[in-house]
Amino acid sequence: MAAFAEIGLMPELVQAVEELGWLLPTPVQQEAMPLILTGGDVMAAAETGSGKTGAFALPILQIVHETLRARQTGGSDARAGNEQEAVRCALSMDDRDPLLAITPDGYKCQSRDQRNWNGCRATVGVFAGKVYFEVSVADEGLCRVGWATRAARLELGTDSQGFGFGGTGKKSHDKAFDDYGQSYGLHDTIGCLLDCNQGSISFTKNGQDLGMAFKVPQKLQGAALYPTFCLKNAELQVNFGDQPMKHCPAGYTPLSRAPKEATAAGASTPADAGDSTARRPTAIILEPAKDLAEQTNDFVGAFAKFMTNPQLRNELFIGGPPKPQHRALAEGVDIVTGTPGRVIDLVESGKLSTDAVRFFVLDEADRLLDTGNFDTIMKLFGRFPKAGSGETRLQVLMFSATLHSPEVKSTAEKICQNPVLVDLKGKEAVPESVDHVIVSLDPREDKSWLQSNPAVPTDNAHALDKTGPNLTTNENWSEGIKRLKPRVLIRLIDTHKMDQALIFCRTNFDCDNLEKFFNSLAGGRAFRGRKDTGPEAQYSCCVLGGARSMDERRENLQAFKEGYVRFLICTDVAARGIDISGLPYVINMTLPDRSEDYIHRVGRVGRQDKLGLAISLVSAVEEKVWYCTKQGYKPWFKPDASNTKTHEEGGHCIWYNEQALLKDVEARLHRPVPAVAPDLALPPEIAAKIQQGGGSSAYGQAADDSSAQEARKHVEQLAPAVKLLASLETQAQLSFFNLKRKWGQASGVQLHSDVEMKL
Ligand SMILES: Nc1ncnc2c1ncn2[C@@H]1O[C@H](COP(=O)(O)OP(=O)(O)OP(=O)(O)O)[C@@H](O)[C@H]1O
Repeated sequence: MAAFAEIGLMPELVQAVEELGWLLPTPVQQEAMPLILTGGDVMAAAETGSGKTGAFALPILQIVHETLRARQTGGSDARAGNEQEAVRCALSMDDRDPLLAITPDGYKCQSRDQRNWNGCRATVGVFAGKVYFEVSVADEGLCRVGWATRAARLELGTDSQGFGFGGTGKKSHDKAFDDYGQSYGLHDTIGCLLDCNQGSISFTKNGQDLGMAFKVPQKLQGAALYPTFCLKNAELQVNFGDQPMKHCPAGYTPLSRAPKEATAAGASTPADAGDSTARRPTAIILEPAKDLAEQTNDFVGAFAKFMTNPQLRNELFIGGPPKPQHRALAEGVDIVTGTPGRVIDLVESGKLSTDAVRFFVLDEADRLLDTGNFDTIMKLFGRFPKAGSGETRLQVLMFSATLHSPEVKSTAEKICQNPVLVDLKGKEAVPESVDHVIVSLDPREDKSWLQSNPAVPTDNAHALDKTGPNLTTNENWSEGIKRLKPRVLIRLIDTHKMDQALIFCRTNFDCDNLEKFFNSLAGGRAFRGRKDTGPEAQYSCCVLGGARSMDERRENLQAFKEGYVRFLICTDVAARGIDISGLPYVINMTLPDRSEDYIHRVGRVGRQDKLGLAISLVSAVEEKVWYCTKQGYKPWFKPDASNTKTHEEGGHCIWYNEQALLKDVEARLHRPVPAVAPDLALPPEIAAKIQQGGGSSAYGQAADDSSAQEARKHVEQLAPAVKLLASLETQAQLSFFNLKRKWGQASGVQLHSDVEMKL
């Protein structure tokens, strides 16, 4: 038995990870998986290549499978079923605004926020009979109490799904605030009455009937209504019937004594129970890029390989023709992986149902937010059912190597419920298995850029400027660095006999130019979908950038992974998550303008404990580059005197200062990045470190085989104890089933299985 089973992973998933050659969970898997399996929200920050995909996908698959299996065997969700057995009603810890405090017994809530309303719902809703609960004002402030569906906003009465009565003597529904009853305040007790037979809601104050406040609209009759409260700098004490009631009117039942059949607990409402066969998505995983979405979906498929009865359905939703995606959804999908744009389109067009979503995963959460997806994320979040409690509620999972931005924090505050932060690496998140060096370049000293052969295509930012050997302008040096970098890149490749490298450029246009440059060299060859490009072509290359079609990107990445192409030239599209086994080198032609992107770029090497080298070509002079905010506008094809000016001068260029960016990177790494020698040899400290592994050829190889051996030894040592534990657990479960069966026979209750289970 593998150690994955020790953290509660089901055998089918253990078999799948074993087939992938995974012996032990990585630290982030070890920490995050149990938290997810037990129903918590998780924010996980762990270094690149540390196995975060498995950390969220494996437990999700397990819970989705359990849910489907429970439905298939005739019950509703097994976890929801357990919830329903207990009608104990309390304030929900899960279904509340983050700034609302609730006492551990679930009977008192308090908000000290003076500006905003903060609300919560109770754990039990009612859809039949006449029920009552009461609430006392324990501390002066503003409050509204009443009833609402689980889809209603917690700011009671501000939408069509909630009915509130406020301390100022107003009733509120659908944003209409009308006079009703009397005002109330400290020590007053408000009774909340719901008559499902008549479809009416009324209130009492200290036992005095205030008359009918609302007629429940036809469309909401039959829907479960939950006690709901919202407060501004106030405190309320609630009594659902577990304590003696002060004023329960005749004919009404205290909520906690309402018949079970008339109540709905958590996510398991009568509306849900009706549809046990439809396969509506249970998990939605958002990725910031199509390539990454595809990779995650592939992982999900591989993990689900041995899960049968029922077989899980996972589907990818990125660009491309929508019809097949509509068909897949109509046939039923359990786990959706996609990019935000396509997912929201499908949701808004009604093709992708959000009714059954229990998991919302933001992979590379910081990138999703940086790329302007906050509104989409909130729109989606707003559509998911959230009123389940315990393990049936919506779980939000946020993962990345860099999760520390203020945007991530404020989004988490809005969409997560008490998330546990699994922070295994802090802000740095760089694996020890990556070495970092810079190649410092100065066109004022290295004049090789002036040679005309080989010609280097550049970005035309200086198409209108004079450049040449006798000039000393900033423009001249800027053009110089553009022509120098590709030449030095080739020297670097040759010096270190690089077989494979991922090369990052700043823009799609820069990628195209570098591809042209490689192809112009003897030994250069572009990959055009033909596997005979061959690694024997010394500078064979292809491009992975947002400007290439998805088909081409997919094909290029595959060719690079399979070794048909030596150099993959890419934009930051490939900086996140892309997993290429045993990649030895990452080269930054230009440093990215944010240090967290550096972390993600270099995280493409040093994965799975293999060694990797990150080399950055850093200019000593500032470089003028294109920087257009207008999408689709490409002035580099038609540079003129106005658009080659800087932003401040009204043009579309900026001066790019890599020395400053290098400082940011070094601050992030907490150490200076050493430079290679003038002959491009590795700095002595790094050369000494990797000497034992065979010099540069150590990159791409395992950092230290002893760790794998350790892992194997650990598994072998634990196996007998784990087997014993598993068999004890089986025995305990079987005796429990037999006891339950005997109890069923004695009490005349029909159980699903009447067969005595044998130990
Ligand atoms: N428990 C494990 N044992 C061995 N290999 C593993 C394990 N978990 C994941 N891997 C492998 O490690 C590699 C990196 O995994 P993954 O892509 O999930 O990392 P990540 O943390 O998401 O990285 P990034 O931050 O770059 O997205 C993959 O090739 C995966 O197959």
